[in-house]
Amino acid sequence: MVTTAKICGITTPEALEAAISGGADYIGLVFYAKSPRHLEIPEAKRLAELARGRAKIVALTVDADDETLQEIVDDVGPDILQLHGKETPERVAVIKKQFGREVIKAIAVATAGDAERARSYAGSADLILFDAKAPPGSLLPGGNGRTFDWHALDGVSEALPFMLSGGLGPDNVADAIALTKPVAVDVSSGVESAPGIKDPDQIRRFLLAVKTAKQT
Ligand SMILES: O=C(O)c1ccccc1N[C@@H]1O[C@H](COP(=O)(O)O)[C@@H](O)[C@H]1O
Repeated sequence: MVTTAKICGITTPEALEAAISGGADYIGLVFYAKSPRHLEIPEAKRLAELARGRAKIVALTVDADDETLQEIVDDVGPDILQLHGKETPERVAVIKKQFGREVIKAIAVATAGDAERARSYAGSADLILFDAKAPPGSLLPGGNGRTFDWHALDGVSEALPFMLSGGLGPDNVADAIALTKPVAVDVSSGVESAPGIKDPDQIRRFLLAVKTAKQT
């Protein structure tokens, strides 16, 4: 099975072109003011226009209210909403219906029990994204470049297709794919030279590693 790839936290046309020409299936635009990758609507709109029809556009939000989501949907036109906060299964279902977009729901994982929690989103989210838990005191619920014990996902891929993230990069993504068998992988910090600064060369290396990885 081929694993698809998302490059998250794109903030410049150069990073966007590196992602798309390298074969990214999804590009992520972050709408979370505490993130070094946060975009205001006008710049997000410009990047989305460059990406439209070439890769799926994912808008990442964290416990966003309806007004914020409506503005993003109307002005940026994402294909997918990524919900990276504490959204309940009920809230995910409402967002999916109200905004008419596919929804990716992030679940923070440290143990197999955390992964089990994802089952409650099976009827509302289109895809589950497993990410590492944020370190204590972190400003961000994701995008921290932290891995988790991938064995927490043992057996999960057979029951639930998922996207994997958390501390992935060009040098560990093939191992992560072989062990966990995700349908997709997602990276932000692992292809940056500094927080919020994407490195086109690392983006290309990451995507090549994904495309040549084997799910054993
Ligand atoms: O990227 C961000 O700034 C971000 C902010 C708030 C929530 C999630 C965020 N990114 C997502 O976090 C994971 C893991 O990122 P990393 O590769 O470990 O840095 C990924 O799914 C990003 O989409």
